[in-house]
Amino acid sequence: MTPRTPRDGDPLDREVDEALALANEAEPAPEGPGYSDEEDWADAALNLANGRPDRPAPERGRGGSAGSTGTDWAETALDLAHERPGKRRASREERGGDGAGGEGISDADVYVWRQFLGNSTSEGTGSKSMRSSAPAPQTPAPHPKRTPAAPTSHPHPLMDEPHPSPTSWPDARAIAARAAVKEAAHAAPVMRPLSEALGQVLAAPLAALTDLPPFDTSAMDGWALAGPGPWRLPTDDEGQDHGILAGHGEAAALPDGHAVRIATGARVPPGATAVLRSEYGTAADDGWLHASAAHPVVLGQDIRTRGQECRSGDQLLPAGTLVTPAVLGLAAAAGYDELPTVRRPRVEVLVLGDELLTEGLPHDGRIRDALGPMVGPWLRALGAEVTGTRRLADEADAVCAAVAESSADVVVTTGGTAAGPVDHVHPTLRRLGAELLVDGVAVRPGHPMLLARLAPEHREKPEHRESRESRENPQSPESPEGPGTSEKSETPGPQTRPARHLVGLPGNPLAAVSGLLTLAEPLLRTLTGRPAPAPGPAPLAEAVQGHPRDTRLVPVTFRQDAAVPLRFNGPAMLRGIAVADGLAVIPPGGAKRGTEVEVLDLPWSAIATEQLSYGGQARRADQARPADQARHADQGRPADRAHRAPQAGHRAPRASHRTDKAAGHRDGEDISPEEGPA
Ligand SMILES: Nc1nc2c(c(=O)[nH]1)N[C@H]1C(S)=C(S)[C@@H](COP(=O)(O)OP(=O)(O)OC[C@H]3O[C@@H](n4cnc5c(N)ncnc54)[C@H](O)[C@@H]3O)O[C@H]1N2
Ligand code: MOO
Repeated sequence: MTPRTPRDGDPLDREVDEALALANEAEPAPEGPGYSDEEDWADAALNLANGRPDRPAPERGRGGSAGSTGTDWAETALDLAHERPGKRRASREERGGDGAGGEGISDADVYVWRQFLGNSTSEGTGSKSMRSSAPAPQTPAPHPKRTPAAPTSHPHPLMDEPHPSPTSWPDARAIAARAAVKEAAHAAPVMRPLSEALGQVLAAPLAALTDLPPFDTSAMDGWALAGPGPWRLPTDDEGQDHGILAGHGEAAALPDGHAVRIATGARVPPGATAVLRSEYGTAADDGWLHASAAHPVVLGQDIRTRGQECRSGDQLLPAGTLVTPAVLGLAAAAGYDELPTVRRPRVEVLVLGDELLTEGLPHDGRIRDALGPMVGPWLRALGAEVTGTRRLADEADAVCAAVAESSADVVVTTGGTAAGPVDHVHPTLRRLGAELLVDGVAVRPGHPMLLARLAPEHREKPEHRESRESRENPQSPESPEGPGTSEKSETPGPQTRPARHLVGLPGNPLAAVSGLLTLAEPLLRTLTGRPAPAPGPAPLAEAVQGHPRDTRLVPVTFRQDAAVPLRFNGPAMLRGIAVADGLAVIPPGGAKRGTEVEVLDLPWSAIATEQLSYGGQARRADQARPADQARHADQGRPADRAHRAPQAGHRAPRASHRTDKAAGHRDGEDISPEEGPA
């Protein structure tokens, strides 16, 4: 995060005020007695609204460093990668192809990736396999209107109480960041022409293919000079001085005491010792050039010497750099026609919930689906190629089949993570024999969020498949391949297929946002090869009530240097986050006014880049799923949300996808003295 500069009374502050007014317009829900998950937001919100100081937060250590666990390893790995950039080969992109597997990947590639992504494949604390879960009590009675979760001997502990041993928020992020290291290491880079590389991430360091400038170049229109003046000017038979223009081969050597007209960008002829700007010299009729007395000629002036910016082979940018317009320009200047980019992970979104409407106003107990239009674009902003958003009925078999059959690298579900009668995510994972890496996180909102690994062989267990298929189609003989059959011809077999992951986002909309930032962001960061964002602490403008045990993520906007907590931060509310600049990480126990807390960036600046490159990867993804595109035309393109970027209180994009470790900078190279004020 870049530092926020105080700008008292500036228009930005008025925008912040407007954002706060917008977010705080209505009265919040009445305060409930005692502490509860639903009350914690309302309590802080009421205090804010009424100008009351929050209840004093218990003293505690600096919890603002929470989450750094998840970033340190990546930064260390990045350092390593910088120190030893490997030579990489990259396979050409096969459009529409899965691209999975290790095609064209060398040991050096794997080395670089390992160094970049970190060597550890440990799952960290809190990792456990569902297959080894202890037997648990009976499932509850089915919901009268919806299909109950499949009977199982392993009901989730949430049935009786909140998850007994949720993973801590920093651990959850660290586990998510490490979860797909192997998959990222084996994904072959995709070569993209410069015209299609915007918004992608460099899969290898960008090394200069040429010296820059490639030859000694005139920085000004004027004369190339050899030695001290006055200088003899050449003329042809008609008395014309044609001079040297840009874009031509090497000119004849300039003899001492001679000058020749030269244009900006032209090759300086051998023997030239300086360039004299046209406004600083006078060419007399007698064929002699004189420098003005006010501008004595200095050796080498206004010549950009070869290699001033870089030598061929110099590393200009590290792997993991987001390809911006400036990166495209630099790459072109340095001799690139195409760039090795990280293959975008393919993500499918499954929206669960019979109560959800895709259009119109809420009615008859049904509400609008807020996550279908939000999650896909959010994931795109995190670098994913979203292959589609499907809405599923609350039916155990439908959910299980959709997860089992998805060919995406990452399946993101919304809703159904808890242990209600129609919450099918846990039962589905059990049926598929998935390995739960994170099962509940000590964070509010969003504590039922989960992350699971679906290994290629983790297809629906035969006994479940058999009973489901006989229910679905009693006449048909059982397919030996199970639900994966239809895609088998298009995708590599289990031996070559990388593991898939599933992120289960809770259904409450702000809880889902919490899951996106806690689990999806680090997972996709690894899969997209992006460096971890630099931690961005900011002091709190107000005290924020804490949860007694869990981390809280609270939408904030920035006023000058401080993070101002926004109201309407309840688990089911999006009103706060819609005007927020980030999510403040409030440690258990709360934080006093002025406490420095970590603020998680929202990926809108990446959306702006994505918008510029729209028509590339994302559009192809939609074309690959025309049915989904037609059915879910309301999903919202990144472009739609990008228009919201300059919203109230929104500061200039912070350095989420940049690294301060950009290589190649040498002291004194940022401005050429000869190119000072002209
Ligand atoms: N006995 C317990 N019940 C619940 C607990 C608990 O600890 N013990 N945790 C609560 C918390 S916290 C959350 S968050 C939710 C998570 O539940 P699910 O992930 O199973 O989500 P649903 O039950 O399907 O939905 C919850 C809520 O969100 C609404 N919803 C769902 N999807 C959408 C959508 N796409 N757009 C808008 N709103 C959506 C849904 O209608 C529900 O109101 O569990 C609590 N229960
Ligand atoms: O209420 Mo739930 O904390 O996860 O949103």
